Amino acid sequence: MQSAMEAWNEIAAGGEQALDIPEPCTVILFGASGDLAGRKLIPSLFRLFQEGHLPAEFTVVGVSLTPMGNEEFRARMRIAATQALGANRVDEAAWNVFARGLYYMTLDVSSAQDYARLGGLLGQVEAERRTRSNRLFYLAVSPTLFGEVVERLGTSGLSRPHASGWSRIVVEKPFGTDLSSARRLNTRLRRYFDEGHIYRMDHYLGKEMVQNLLVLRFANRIFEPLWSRQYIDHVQVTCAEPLGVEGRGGYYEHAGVVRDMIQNHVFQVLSLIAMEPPTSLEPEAVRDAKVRVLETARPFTPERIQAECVRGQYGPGLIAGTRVCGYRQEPGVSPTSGVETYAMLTMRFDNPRWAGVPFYVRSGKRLKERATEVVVQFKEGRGLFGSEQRERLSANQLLIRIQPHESVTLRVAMKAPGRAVRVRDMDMSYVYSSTQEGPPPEAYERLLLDSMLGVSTLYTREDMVERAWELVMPVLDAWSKEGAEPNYAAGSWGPEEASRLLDSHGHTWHGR
Ligand SMILES: NC(=O)C1=CN([C@@H]2O[C@H](COP(=O)(O)OP(=O)(O)OC[C@H]3O[C@@H](n4cnc5c(N)ncnc54)[C@H](OP(=O)(O)O)[C@@H]3O)[C@@H](O)[C@H]2O)C=CC1
Ligand SMILES: O=C1O[C@H](COP(=O)(O)O)[C@@H](O)[C@H](O)[C@H]1O
Repeated sequence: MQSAMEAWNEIAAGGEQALDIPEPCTVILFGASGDLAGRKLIPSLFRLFQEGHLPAEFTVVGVSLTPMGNEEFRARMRIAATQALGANRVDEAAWNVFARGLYYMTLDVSSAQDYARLGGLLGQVEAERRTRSNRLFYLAVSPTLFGEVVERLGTSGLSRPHASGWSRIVVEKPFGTDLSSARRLNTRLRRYFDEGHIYRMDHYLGKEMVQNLLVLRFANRIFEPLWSRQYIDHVQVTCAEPLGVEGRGGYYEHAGVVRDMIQNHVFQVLSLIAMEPPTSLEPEAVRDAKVRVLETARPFTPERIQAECVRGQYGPGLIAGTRVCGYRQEPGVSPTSGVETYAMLTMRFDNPRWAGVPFYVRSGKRLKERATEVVVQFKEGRGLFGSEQRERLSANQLLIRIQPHESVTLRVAMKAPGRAVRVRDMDMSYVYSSTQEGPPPEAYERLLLDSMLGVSTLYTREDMVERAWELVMPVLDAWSKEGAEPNYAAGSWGPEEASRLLDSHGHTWHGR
């Protein structure tokens, strides 16, 4: 099996050709008829299979409430994969071989008998496919059902590794709905699975540019000496989506943007930007460094929430010229809903590296553009060049564009060509799409493969999840007392208040 170190060395070397093939295994996919399974999981598994990263015996047993047989499941997954990947990326012959390994069983997560039947089916399928009993349980059901599934896997004995294999579990996000539910879920998981076999999914960690943050920071000598309060003025982390809740109103009404995006995806990116150098690239060392920096994050008090955080909810507006409804008019959403679809938090780290440096993080639905990015804004230079020589000159900036159009751009001052000495900004960019590698792989491909290989670096550890909840709980509590009102139009950059807040610190949101 590939070691974590080798996996990371490959990332640093930019090569994927040496990725290992996992042992034959069965993925037991809870929520097989759901959105995530059809849009991301099955297409990613198929791509891995088609590209030779999975063994021929690879098997999926899909389970969910909808009654259907294997053939219907295979047909549905074929449609889903074609929609997700495009017909030209689904090779007919490869699909037919892959589809032979797709099975389906109707299962109600709360029925003990159904787990007994699942055990029977697994034994049968493993014999038929001649696989060993390597089992990866993947929880792609509503987060409110995670605890129940774990408990039933445990009490039915399915969580116990079989003599001839391993037993692992992948838990989708959000991991719990608050700190106490996350703790309860962790306790339950640990009761039935070893920590080393628990994979807490945060698909942002599988994004190419998020992985690249480690390389950018620690494989380049030039950044580390500058990466502190001495040279950095502030940092911005943005996860903006033009999408609305896309038929997931029922889920979103209980989640809101802080649970859906900030507590997990945004904090993962933030911790990679702000952490101290890990002692090594081993999974535990990287995870330690990420948790440690979150431990130094200044807690949110009512005063800080009032002065340094902004929330919002989208009203009707225009997205790319098309009229869209407000959040309260979305299916499954209460017409008086107070759930926030936008949040901006000012994070501060009370440690020697970052004292006094604000980290502005924001995420929202129905914003103007899709943009996930990090802006590291350096301090002003010494001003040797006077205002008469400056032409559009701003401080240095490192822009890390995570998606779309993955790129890294360093803004530097340069002499404008000509006899006079005039100084202006120039951008030096590395644009991913201009390289020969083509578009980066789907995050789920990397992460699914890692879980089958037993590599956990890109999965979230229990203490990270809990620390992230600890940090956002005061915000969630304060905001739950009074509902959010529609205060930004769909297609805008969010509430005006978020821009005013940055203005009041002498800062401006990048690009808008
Ligand atoms: N969709 C997305 O883009 C993302 C989703 N996630 C996470 O993935 C998970 C799944 O999300 P998503 O696919 O959107 O959800 P969906 O609502 O689309 O799917 C839920 C699935 O759970 C099944 N289910 C519901 N109740 C039961 C039950 N009692 N017993 C067995 N199965 C049941 C449903 O079965 P049936 O339909 O047959 O009733 C369905 O297959 C969530 O935790 C979500 O937070 C994470 C990132 C992105
Ligand atoms: O986890 C989630 O992420 C998606 C955004 O993911 P991306 O990979 O498209 O950036 C978000 O739309 C969804 O609400 C959330 O649950």
